[in-house]
Amino acid sequence: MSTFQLEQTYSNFINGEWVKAASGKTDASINPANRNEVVGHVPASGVEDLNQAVTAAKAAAKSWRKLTGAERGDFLFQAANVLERRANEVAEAMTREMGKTFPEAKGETMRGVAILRYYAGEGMRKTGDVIPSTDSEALMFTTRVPLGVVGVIAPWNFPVAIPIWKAAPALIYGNTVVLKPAQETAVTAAKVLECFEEAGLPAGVLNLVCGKGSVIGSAMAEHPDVNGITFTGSNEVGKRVGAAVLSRGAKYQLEMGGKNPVIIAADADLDLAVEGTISGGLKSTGQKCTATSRVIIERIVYDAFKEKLLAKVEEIRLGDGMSGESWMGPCASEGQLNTVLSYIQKGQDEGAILLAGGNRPDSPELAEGFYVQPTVFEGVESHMSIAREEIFGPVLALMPVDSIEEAIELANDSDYGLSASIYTQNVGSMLSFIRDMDAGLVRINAETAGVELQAPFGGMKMSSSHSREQGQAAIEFFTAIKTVFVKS
Ligand SMILES: NC(=O)C1=CN([C@@H]2O[C@H](COP(=O)(O)OP(=O)(O)OC[C@H]3O[C@@H](n4cnc5c(N)ncnc54)[C@H](O)[C@@H]3O)[C@@H](O)[C@H]2O)C=CC1
Ligand SMILES: O=C(O)CCC(=O)C(=O)O
Repeated sequence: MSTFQLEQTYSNFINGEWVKAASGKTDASINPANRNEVVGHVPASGVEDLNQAVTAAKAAAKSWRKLTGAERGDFLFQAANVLERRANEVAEAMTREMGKTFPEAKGETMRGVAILRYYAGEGMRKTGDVIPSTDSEALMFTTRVPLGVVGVIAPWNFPVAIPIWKAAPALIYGNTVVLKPAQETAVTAAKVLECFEEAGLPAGVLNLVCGKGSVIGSAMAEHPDVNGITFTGSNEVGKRVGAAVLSRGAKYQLEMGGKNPVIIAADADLDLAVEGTISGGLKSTGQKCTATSRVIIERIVYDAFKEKLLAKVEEIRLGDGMSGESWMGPCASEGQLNTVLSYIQKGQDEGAILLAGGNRPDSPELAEGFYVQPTVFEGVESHMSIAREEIFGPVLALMPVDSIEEAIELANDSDYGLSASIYTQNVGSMLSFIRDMDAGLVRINAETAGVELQAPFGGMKMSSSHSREQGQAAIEFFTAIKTVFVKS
């Protein structure tokens, strides 16, 4: 049973207290499935609010870093238990704020629980190596120290998992955190922070400041007391954040877009491939950086695959994510809907052929939501905008090829390199794909989306700053190595 209540007013969480923005201003967070529903009112903070949060985080860092990893881990275990208990409420907040279906939101919330437990355990694992010294009387080893205050700039598409997969490793390795969520999903972020509060996290260790990215996000990137920034979002903003942080000598980590291909080989299990293409491309309304957008098919099975795909797309039920009947919810915002519609128009203008969807649905009960039909194009060429730019919507581009070599070459013809899949039963094709595909995540007979929390995640080319998040890879960003030489 969910206890989520609409139209509450939320605050920032600074130094262990819920406080309004200094200006007193709020923004309404609205439901993309029904623009008339106000999910909650969230602070429209200013730089003054951010400064207070950074000051609190800096002060808390002194004692937080002195705790043992096991002691810090205990707080994360507690937060996981609270989040698990409140999972329905948090998931409902997510569905109402950004539109993904409730089962997906619940799954993401439980992933948040698992991430917290994973990193809680990290507090007990090794943080260094003993390295033989050339001096026989010395001991040389490495240890790791936290960066200090970490700024988390999070997007709206995974409003629980992404803030947690950034904040949890930051905290376990001894950093304190200021989280700036996407304003579209600030209610969900406040719910997550309530779980940490209930877990008894010491004041100032994790702070929440809600507001515009151009105000809070950019001030965070420039703040002299923020020692590291971890960002997920658009390429354009990511590059700006990276440049600002670099210019003051702090550390940054950027996870940005994708233009992820799936290759359907002539020997693929076509039913499995269709299932993976639909799930990878259209779940969450295509709003994942790992979403499938280019579908590269060996010509010999092109028609058979297309027919099966279109039949399945036809069956997709659009609707409010809180209704058990819906498979696909709305776009997360009106801006996102307009972006998707403009790409669909561009696709047609540039000569691609629309096979399915392409419009807003015409049923009256969806008229107040930001819905768009699942859309499939064919006749897509690699130079077209819909083959090159991240759409972040439920749009698939079908592209035929004559061989696996050509498929991999086409798949690599992209500025991005986040995730890529191949459906094949041929071991040689699998090995060529693993070796030659320029992507941080390569998946065989599995969809492009869906990352595992215990494995490194990040992209090549323009998809990331070449660092990796999640799993044990997270320690590389959230700590600095110290080499210690001891001689009596
Ligand atoms: N890689 C991913 O998972 C995501 C990719 N995107 C891509 O970005 C496009 C636009 O979505 P947006 O929500 O507008 O993404 P965005 O990049 O503007 O927002 C991501 C985060 O950055 C913050 N931000 C915005 N401007 C900032 C600035 N100047 N300095 C620092 N932080 C700032 C936002 O408030 C949010 O917290 C989408 O259509 C999609 O292509 C969006 C969200 C997630
Ligand atoms: O595919 C996933 O589970 C993660 C996707 C992701 O990290 C993103 O969209 O930002």
